[in-house]
Amino acid sequence: MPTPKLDGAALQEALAALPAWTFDPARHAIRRALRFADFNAAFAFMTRVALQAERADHHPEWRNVFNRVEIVLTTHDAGGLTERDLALARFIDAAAAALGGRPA
Ligand SMILES: C[C@H](O)[C@H](O)[C@H]1CNC2=NC(N)=NC(=O)C2=N1
Repeated sequence: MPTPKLDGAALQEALAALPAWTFDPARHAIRRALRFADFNAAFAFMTRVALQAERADHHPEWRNVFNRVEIVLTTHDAGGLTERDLALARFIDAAAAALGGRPA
């Protein structure tokens, strides 16, 4: 079942509820950059998120360099941000907090 792209008030409310994320209007996506204690911690974080992405069938665009992970969330099938991205962002925020992630 397709999830609609968020726009207008719904988009503004969604962004307000995810203060750690930055909206990218060019991609209609949200971005977050994280730093962990070391590579092992960063990869443990990525592993936890990867398993959730598979469960949700919704996957991040991300880049890892040593202890840093840069994440972009958008719904390719909808051409922009949807509830699926918000749900994964909430999961990512909880995993980052549990594993000692800090703003990069
Ligand atoms: C076939 C498969 O269900 C789709 O390609 C899923 C996979 N993961 C996805 N992830 C993201 N971010 N956007 C999608 O539209 C998407 N679609």
